[in-house]
Amino acid sequence: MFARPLLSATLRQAARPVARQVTAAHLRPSPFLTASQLRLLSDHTKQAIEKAVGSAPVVLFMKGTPETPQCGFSRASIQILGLQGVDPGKFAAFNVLEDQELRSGIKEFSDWPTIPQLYIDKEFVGGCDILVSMHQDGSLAKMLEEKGVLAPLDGSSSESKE
Ligand SMILES: N[C@@H](CCC(=O)N[C@@H](CS)C(=O)NCC(=O)O)C(=O)O
Ligand code: FES
Repeated sequence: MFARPLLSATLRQAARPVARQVTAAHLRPSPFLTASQLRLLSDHTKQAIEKAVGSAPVVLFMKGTPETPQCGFSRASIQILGLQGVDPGKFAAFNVLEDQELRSGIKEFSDWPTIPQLYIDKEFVGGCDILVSMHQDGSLAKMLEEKGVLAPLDGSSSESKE
């Protein structure tokens, strides 16, 4: 059975704040960099990413939006989360194509070189290949069930109650 797709105004709203914060002008390198400033991931970017990762129990960093993915790997990941029945009210997506700092920063933050990237309860789970594999072997369903992030079977969602 196909669960309700992960399409909602909540997702679009969730994507905006981080996009604004990660693009802050002061992220640009100054000619007088200190040793700590030479880190690729600035404190500001790290904080913005931490905020994004904690913005919902299930967070996907992707190319495009859930409604309009811009890459097959991101599309497949969204489809899997939909098939699994993730509650749209417990899900947030961030479009890395809107923000180059986020696109590069999330790779360093997760120590993972590609997009998409899935987080559940602030823990990095993996990219598309891992999601496909976990979808097929049942471990993703188990994890989502244990985390309590699946939509109720009566078709309601926590989204409408917030
Ligand atoms: N095997 C990867 C597929 C994803 C992938 O290769 N992503 C590439 C192409 S979309 C990527 O993010 N490249 C770096 C970039 O575009 O910033 C996975 O399991 O997620
Ligand atoms: S954008 Fe080309 S493979 Fe993802």
